[in-house]
Amino acid sequence: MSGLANRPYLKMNGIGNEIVVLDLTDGSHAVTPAEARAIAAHEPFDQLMVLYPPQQAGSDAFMRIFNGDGSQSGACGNGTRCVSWYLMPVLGKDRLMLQTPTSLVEARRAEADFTVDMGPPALDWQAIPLARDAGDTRAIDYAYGPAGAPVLQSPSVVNMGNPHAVFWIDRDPAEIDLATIGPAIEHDPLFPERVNVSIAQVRDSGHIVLRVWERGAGLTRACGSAACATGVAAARLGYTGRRTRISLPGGDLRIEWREADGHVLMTGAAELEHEGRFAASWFADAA
Ligand SMILES: N[C@H](CCC[C@H](N)C(=O)O)C(=O)O
Repeated sequence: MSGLANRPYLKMNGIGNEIVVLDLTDGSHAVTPAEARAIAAHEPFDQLMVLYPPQQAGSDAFMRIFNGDGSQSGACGNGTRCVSWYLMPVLGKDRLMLQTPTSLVEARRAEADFTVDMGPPALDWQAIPLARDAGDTRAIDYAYGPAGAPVLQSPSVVNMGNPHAVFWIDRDPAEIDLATIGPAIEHDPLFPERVNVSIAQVRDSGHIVLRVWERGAGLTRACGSAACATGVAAARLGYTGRRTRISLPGGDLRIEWREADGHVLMTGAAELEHEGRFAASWFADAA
């Protein structure tokens, strides 16, 4: 029987990004990709945030982030706010240091919301990563669609702990068939670790409308790291300043690309939907 049987979990969302939070800080079990997929089949999520005992002095927990397909991500902004909502009262803190396999993330309470320090973006093509040098990462040499009549082209690329491509259009992102186009671009060989695909429209110098196809999760109502990548790319292109409001289908995030240290700060809500317990039967095939 899986060590996850009968475990309590929280079903939450970060402005519509569907998140499951699982506290394994007692160190009794390590989630496998097959178990993550089994949970997704019964309690659908975009990301599963698993908390383990801290491994490093000064950190409050070690955290792994699974997508619905069982793959892992180095970052999840919306999920980190959900983890903060849960863990801050448990530990009696208003500030957390959360260690992931690739970084140390700071989260703070911001009145009713939470602010996550997503760290500095990586902007070199090797760090995105891309398969080849495709030119200036503010607008790479890439097009999707028939030759001579591209549907989308010249995305900005940014790594926020995970890879992002942001396509700029001058109409409502809802008009793009992202359910078809998203997976095609996600799996394009230019992106050897696949990619999260964003469609962005600049409304004014402080406001962007965004839709996201997430690597390993599909169409989602919000993606925090994509909002961060978009805010960075917009500032690099001079479309906005370093502070931007980003409207996703599930709600708004406030993004600041801090001048002082180059870190990206993301502020927004986290909401509990319900609590549950995993049934043993969910994991029958996931041993
Ligand atoms: N929803 C998340 C990001 C998920 C990233 C994942 N799709 C990947 O890069 O594999 C967020 O709020 O930042």
